[in-house]
Amino acid sequence: MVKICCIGAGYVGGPTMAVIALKCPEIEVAVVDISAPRINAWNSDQLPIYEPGLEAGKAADLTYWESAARMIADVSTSDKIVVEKSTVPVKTAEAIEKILTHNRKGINFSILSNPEFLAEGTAIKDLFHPDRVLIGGRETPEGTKAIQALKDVYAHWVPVDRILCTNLWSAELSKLAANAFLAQRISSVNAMSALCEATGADISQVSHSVGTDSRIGPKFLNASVGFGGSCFQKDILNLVYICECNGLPEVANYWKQVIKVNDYQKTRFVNRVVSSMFNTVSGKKIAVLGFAFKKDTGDTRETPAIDVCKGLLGDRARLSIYDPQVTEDQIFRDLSMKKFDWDHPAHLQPMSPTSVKQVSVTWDAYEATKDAHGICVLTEWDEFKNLDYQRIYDNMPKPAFVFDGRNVVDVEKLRKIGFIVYSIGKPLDPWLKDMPAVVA
Ligand SMILES: NC(=O)c1ccc[n+]([C@@H]2O[C@H](COP(=O)([O-])OP(=O)(O)OC[C@H]3O[C@@H](n4cnc5c(N)ncnc54)[C@H](O)[C@@H]3O)[C@@H](O)[C@H]2O)c1
Ligand SMILES: O=c1ccn([C@@H]2O[C@H](COP(=O)(O)OP(=O)(O)O[C@H]3O[C@H](CO)[C@@H](O)[C@H](O)[C@H]3O)[C@@H](O)[C@H]2O)c(=O)[nH]1
Repeated sequence: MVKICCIGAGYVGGPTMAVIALKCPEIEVAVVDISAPRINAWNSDQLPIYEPGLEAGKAADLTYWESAARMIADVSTSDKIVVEKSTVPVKTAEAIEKILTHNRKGINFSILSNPEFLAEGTAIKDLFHPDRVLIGGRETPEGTKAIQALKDVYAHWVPVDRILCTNLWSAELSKLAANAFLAQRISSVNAMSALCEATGADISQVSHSVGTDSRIGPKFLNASVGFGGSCFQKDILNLVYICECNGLPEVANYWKQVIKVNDYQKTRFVNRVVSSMFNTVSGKKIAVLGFAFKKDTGDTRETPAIDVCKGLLGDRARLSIYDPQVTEDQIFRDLSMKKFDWDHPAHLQPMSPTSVKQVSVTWDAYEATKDAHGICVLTEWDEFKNLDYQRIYDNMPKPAFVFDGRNVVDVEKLRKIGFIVYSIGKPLDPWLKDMPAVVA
């Protein structure tokens, strides 16, 4: 009987194990997590959940993969295949291998790298129909055997030609490379969006024209106020670190630029808002529609909304925020936390209560926009396309502004109603043409 235990049942671990349970009835699966696992939201009946274990709990203050490796070494009583599913720095498998072999008590461990490529909001679909599954292992007889064992699990529902097998380091690096390429595409299109605004070109038309080249392809070319999410920035910084450690500063700087352009895009957006509204938003009510890093998720990790809101609060705006899935508590936590500092973990960072007094959170877009001087659309929720903008306009002081950071509103329709509309990378409203794009 094959048994799989997953350490960590968050956005990835939970759904992955649920899918394995569903597709492979002969495999016994379980999860262990130090906090409340998120699998409850989907198919929880399928899985036994081990309550937070002593081993996991005591190891929680170590970095995740290291604590997991020590726990596995502690509790194992027979040979194991250890699968790295999290995104990790290249050569982590080697470190895990060292921890396991130094503590192994006669047990054999095979390490595999099997990075996950699912995206939030489409996790289940991505798990059922992945573009590819990547399995990296040692090029030894034991490594080959371990790769085959994991391949057999996926082969229950993934066509075998989509299961790619590589060496360990290629698998680890491929995950970082894939995210870096995706993020780089967004930074490229966002850099173009600035140029579009300067020249009168339309970023949607440029993206479409560029994307019809079959060598480039149409996906992931939507201009935005910036990419967010828990993965892109972390993984690029990871890549940058590896480049620096390997004496490749030029390569490191190349990838750093992807993050710099992303930061620039958020700053540029805030500056547009401020400069359009007579060079200050101080005391003005700004409605923020959308706070999650993308639609169909309540996740706010690295959401561009945090930086945009902080930028507006920095100029003393009053914010009224609405997101269909993000809770008030989460928004206050995000806005009162200092920007993540990699050298000082979250629990050591002081909370700043400063400007959150200027923030209110509503559960209704009409409530959020009532009496607002301007509206910022920061997440591409479908419902923002179909709001009654005439009703919204009637309840706002004039001139009424809409700043669309996701290109979701119908610009022409809103201009007809009377709004002054800024939509990222689109030809500028005459009102905005004379305003500086960047405030000194
Ligand atoms: N979120 C995504 O869309 C996504 C997609 C692909 C890959 N990844 C990668 O997968 C990994 C996990 O991401 P996630 O979004 O699922 O994170 P998450 O925070 O949702 O889940 C991680 C879980 O691990 C648990 N945990 C932490 N330390 C533990 C320990 N010592 N013992 C037991 N449980 C422990 C946490 O309580 C948490 O529930 C990351 O490396 C991420 O980069 C994420
Ligand atoms: O054309 C686009 C596409 C995306 N985004 C933004 O980019 C961010 C990330 O989006 P997406 O990649 O869809 O979400 P994630 O859930 O972060 O998924 C990424 O990160 C995961 C974790 O590593 C990987 O597994 C996935 O393959 C990879 O797409 C979000 O803020 C999006 O709004 C854009 O601005 N323009």
